[in-house]
Amino acid sequence: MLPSTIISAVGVTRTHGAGDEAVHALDGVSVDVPAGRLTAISGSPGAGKTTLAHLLGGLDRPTAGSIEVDGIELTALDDDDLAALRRDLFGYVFRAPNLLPVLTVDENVLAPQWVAGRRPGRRRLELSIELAGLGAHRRLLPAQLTGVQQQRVAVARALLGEPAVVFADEPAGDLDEDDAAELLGLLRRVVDELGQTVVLLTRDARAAAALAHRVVTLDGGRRSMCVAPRVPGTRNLAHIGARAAAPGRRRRIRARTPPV
Ligand SMILES: Nc1ncnc2c1ncn2[C@@H]1O[C@H](COP(=O)(O)OP(=O)(O)OP(=O)(O)O)[C@@H](O)[C@H]1O
Repeated sequence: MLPSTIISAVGVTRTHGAGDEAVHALDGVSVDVPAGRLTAISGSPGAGKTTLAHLLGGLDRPTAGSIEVDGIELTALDDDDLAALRRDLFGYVFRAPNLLPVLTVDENVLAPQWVAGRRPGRRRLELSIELAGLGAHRRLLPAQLTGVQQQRVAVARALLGEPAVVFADEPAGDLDEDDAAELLGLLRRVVDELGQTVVLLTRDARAAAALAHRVVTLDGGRRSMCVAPRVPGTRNLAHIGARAAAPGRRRRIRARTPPV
């Protein structure tokens, strides 16, 4: 069965400034994000990846075009409703984990929910912590964790609110190759095991092709192509992530590539 579309963007443009000074960060881009799949937005620096993700994720508004999320037209919402939609429907993982240094791993994962006045169920907390491979680190402070462990906390934190979509903006940008593979593999497992929709922004076209069900490539603010991967010779990053996040259990989780 084909997946449903959770985000549909049509003719989205984002222009900064006006007249001779105008910068067209995005120029008439249309894209569908299938539910329960990993969609990668790839492209070289300045291609418009962050701009597109900010628009799809309700962090910015388009100059023109339409963006529908789960049947809701984002451009029709006022600022309060857009903020509520962001809180209810989206989770974010950025390049920097942005953890609070005085809080433990568990507390960092829970903090945004507390701030929003929510009390997440214990099962969801256990699931998020376990999937991110943090079971042995729950009482540690961020300074006691490695860089990739800190990013895994950021993933668990994004998952806890059961978002419709997780946006991951260059989440492995500050990690070395092995740690990056581990983190990206975790994002793929989040999709395979939870049915979570993930939108990954990356400059790394090979990683995007190896991991994603769908790759949206941007160039100069426009779509340049859309491919259904698998690129021969690329490593199975999802498997690497599974092994690293769950030492001892060695669950063999293969990246599946269902049609989109
Ligand atoms: N607030 C802004 N004002 C002016 N120009 C902007 C602004 N934000 C982005 N741009 C420009 O829009 C273009 C796309 O930027 P964007 O950050 O979306 O690209 P990117 O693909 O995410 O790049 P990177 O991989 O370096 O993060 C770039 O030329 C950038 O300089």
